Amino acid sequence: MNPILEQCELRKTEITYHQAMNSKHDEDEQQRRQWGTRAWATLSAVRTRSPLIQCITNFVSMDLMANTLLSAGASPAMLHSVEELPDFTPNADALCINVGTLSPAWLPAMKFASELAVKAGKPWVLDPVAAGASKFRMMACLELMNLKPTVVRGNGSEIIALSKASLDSSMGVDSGHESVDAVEAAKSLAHSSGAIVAVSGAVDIVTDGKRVIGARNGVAMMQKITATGCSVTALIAAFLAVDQLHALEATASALSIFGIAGEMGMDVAKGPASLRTHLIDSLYGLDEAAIISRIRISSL
Ligand SMILES: Nc1ncnc2c1ncn2[C@@H]1O[C@H](COP(=O)(O)OP(=O)(O)O)[C@@H](O)[C@H]1O
Ligand SMILES: Cc1ncsc1CCOP(=O)(O)O
Ligand SMILES: [Mg+2]
Repeated sequence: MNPILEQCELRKTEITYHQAMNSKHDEDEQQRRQWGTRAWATLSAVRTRSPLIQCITNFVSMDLMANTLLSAGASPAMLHSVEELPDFTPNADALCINVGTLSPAWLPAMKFASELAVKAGKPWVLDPVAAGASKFRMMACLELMNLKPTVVRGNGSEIIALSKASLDSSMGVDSGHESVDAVEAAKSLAHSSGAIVAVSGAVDIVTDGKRVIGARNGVAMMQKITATGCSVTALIAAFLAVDQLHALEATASALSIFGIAGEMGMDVAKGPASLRTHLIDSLYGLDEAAIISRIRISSL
């Protein structure tokens, strides 16, 4: 080819490539802003409607979980006595069940409450804390999975253990896996259970078994505060309470909002103890501009 023509062809290819990259960037940016608008709308609905969230949760998490729900605008209630459930659970807007400090005495209440929630058409969320730590805990988590949770949220190790129903008794409540290593396990668990599955970590993964969404907000220091995982699970329940028909989107939004609050808290925190306080303050004060500018959700 004539060298001048060749140069022209090369230049044309270059321009087409840059145009394609620019339009991909514009599309990503548009998608990011749409997620921001959705997350803000859902948080606003929680603030306006103040959904009642019943939590049957571990002793470690009760305080942070209740304060997370309050600062997001929801109304937490830590009720777990079997005698109270028939009156209370059907009237709650969503239920959060967490097996962190599981004992045989509590399991019947967890199962009964989830059955009542399903019967009343209310969403419920399972946090399978340390699912692989013991046979008793794994059996309990599998039984609860059979009771149709709307969402299950765990860390990488928990979701991998649960999806294979396999024990790893060297693991406690902290994850030994990256969340991205649990994508296939999460998809398989979503397929087999019909639940939306969320895996928290540096990237929060949310899947219905087909779509996989990644939410990249948050800071690593959040792992150094006990019960942040438990608390974000409860926040997911609050988001589901006001947007039950879009469980995948509500779950990704709750994870991002909590992550953004962590990022903003980290701007002023000196370590885990002060981050705990500043995270709650930031969640309480979050506004639309901060969400739109900081949200990092995309398809994987
Ligand atoms: N490396 C990380 N970078 C950013 N955020 C993180 C990181 N690890 C965990 N988080 C966030 O911390 C919170 C708790 O998640 P995680 O520690 O995975 O749960 P769990 O406490 O159940 O193990 C979530 O909001 C998650 O997004
Ligand atoms: C330390 C501990 N032990 C039993 S439950 C619990 C809290 C776990 O919280 P998270 O899963 O959010 O880290
Ligand atoms: Mg946990």
